Amino acid sequence: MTVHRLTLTTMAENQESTLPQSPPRPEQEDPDPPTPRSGQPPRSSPATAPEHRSTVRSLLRLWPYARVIRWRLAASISAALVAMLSVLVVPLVLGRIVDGPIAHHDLSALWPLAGALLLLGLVEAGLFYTRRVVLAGPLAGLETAMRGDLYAKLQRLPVSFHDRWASGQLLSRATSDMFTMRLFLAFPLVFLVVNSLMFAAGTAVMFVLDWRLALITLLPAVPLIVLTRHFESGYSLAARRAQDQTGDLATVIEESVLGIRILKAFGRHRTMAERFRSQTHELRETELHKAGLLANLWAVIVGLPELALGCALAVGAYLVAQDELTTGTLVAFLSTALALRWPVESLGWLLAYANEAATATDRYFEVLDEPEDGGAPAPAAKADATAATATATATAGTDEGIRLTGVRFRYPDAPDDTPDLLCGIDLHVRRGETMALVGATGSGKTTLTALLPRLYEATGGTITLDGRDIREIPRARLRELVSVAFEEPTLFSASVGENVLMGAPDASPEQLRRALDTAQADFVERLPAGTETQVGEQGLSLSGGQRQRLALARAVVGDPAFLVLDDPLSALDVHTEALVEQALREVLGSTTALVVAHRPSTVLLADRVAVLADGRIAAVGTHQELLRSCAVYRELMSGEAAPVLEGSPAR
Ligand SMILES: Nc1ncnc2c1ncn2[C@@H]1O[C@H](COP(=O)(O)OP(=O)(O)OP(=O)(O)O)[C@@H](O)[C@H]1O
Repeated sequence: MTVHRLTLTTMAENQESTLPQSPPRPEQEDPDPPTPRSGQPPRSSPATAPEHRSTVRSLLRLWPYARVIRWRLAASISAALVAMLSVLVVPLVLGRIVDGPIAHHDLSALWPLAGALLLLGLVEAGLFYTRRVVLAGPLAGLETAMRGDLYAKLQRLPVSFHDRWASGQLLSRATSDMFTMRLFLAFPLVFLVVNSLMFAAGTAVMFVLDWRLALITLLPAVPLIVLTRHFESGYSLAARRAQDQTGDLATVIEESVLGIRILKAFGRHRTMAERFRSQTHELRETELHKAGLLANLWAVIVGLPELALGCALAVGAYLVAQDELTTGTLVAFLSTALALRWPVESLGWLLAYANEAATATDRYFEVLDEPEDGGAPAPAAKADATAATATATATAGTDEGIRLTGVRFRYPDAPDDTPDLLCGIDLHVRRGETMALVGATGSGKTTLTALLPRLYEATGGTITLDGRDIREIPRARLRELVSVAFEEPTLFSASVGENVLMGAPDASPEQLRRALDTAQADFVERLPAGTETQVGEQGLSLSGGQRQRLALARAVVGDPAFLVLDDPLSALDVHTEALVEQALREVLGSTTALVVAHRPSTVLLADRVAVLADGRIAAVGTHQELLRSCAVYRELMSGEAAPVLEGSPAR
């Protein structure tokens, strides 16, 4: 029975985590599902397993991908089916040998039948090989396509989505879930079809050989059907929980690795290790629970048919003694029944895997089904839409810079009883002007700047760029127009040049050099390979000030029409800051800019200053005007403000 042996080996290879590792533990309690830590957004396990999910309906969602390889799938199933059917012929040949050459002591008739058995074995092996070869390549392609779609979707999804979802949850969907789905198409799907057909064919053969023995052998089918339905509902919940816990675990590992400096510096690695241990323990409990469920099912799936087979053997022996059945027919019947053990016994594993694949598919499509519009504009925003269109029509084509009218915003997960973070921002940055935005910590400055390139959607009001509503500008174009440098500079594992050119992929080497000059990033020349130097993951091989200067260079490299800088010089020493400011003035002279400023020295870059307080623009004016007229501003700029700014040109 080559097929059985080889297939079971494959199962063992691929199912280490699914197969029962230890005896079932009936007393084991169903572990509680993971719950988000109180007070935190649901960044772990954002989706919960639906109570009454249909495994088939979930798996059918894979069809658009599987359709591409449908002929290969059909060929693989056919090869496996023929191999299985050839297994069913073996008992018939055995019956012939017993009733023929053995009963008549005629060895000359044995050789052709023995040759037939050998041929059947070779056919099985050949078809087994074909089944694997036919599917391996296309399935790898399918996995690549699915992963590509997931990645592209993640790139398109708004920042608010990424705020809600933990990176480990996304990582596990792109890796282990993808593997589960591919494996399902490679083995369990094929064998679900093949084993069902083989079971039907074998049952027919058994009925043809002797209907009484066939009925006895099939008796366990009824309790097995009831049991598997019960198993399925429990197992799918456990499988979902395990996959979500795997995602949470990936998040902990990722945070531990990325935050290793902080953990070491504060000696918190033990706390993190404890968190890791507790999550691995939870996952282990869930896996054991799954293994227990599977083991229970398996015990019944294996035990009941064995019992029925024993009864069939006893009745068969009695019938042979009564001359109502030949010995050869009994041997053929029992061999057929034994050949059907694999299709029956594999049922537990196949069902378990189908459930794993269904939950993996659910998790995959939870991301793909997410709306991409960044959260449709809230009702208030829709109400503003008409007014926005009117404003846009009236001002389209005029050079009016950045205009925010009645802009409102609240984070989707903000508590219901809190006011909007921004509740009616009216601000006009004239074309070519640099406006500094100041406000207390947490007043919403960064949030406001993120609305301009539509990283978040305003929940009310309108924002126009040179008279055009930003909602009417295609996102890609909008992000070409508006260039951003955030306070926390993010770099990627790429060369210095590649990181800067993310701001304008088509920029010339001259533009790159100019941008680096503007950001006073002369340290680049001293790096081992200049702009070709790789900066390592998240740019951690550079200092904070160096990273910030590269982020600034990235923002200005494309000579953007609108520039948004979020406290771009906070990590620089006083001397470098002065040099950057000097160079930046030139850039700011040719663009319309909104600059978040915490320090008077940054305010100096601006023509005018806007003060953000209580979700509104409390005052706008030059630095000197505001110092005279605005108490909030005076408070924000108090201390070093006056001496530094005295003597500053016309501001
Ligand atoms: N992604 C988010 N989801 C929910 N709330 C957020 C999110 N980002 C920021 N907030 C909250 O919004 C408020 C404003 O944050 P924001 O970063 O815009 O302030 P800020 O004025 O730039 O502060 P700072 O001067 O310290 O940089 C804060 O209370 C913050 O907790």
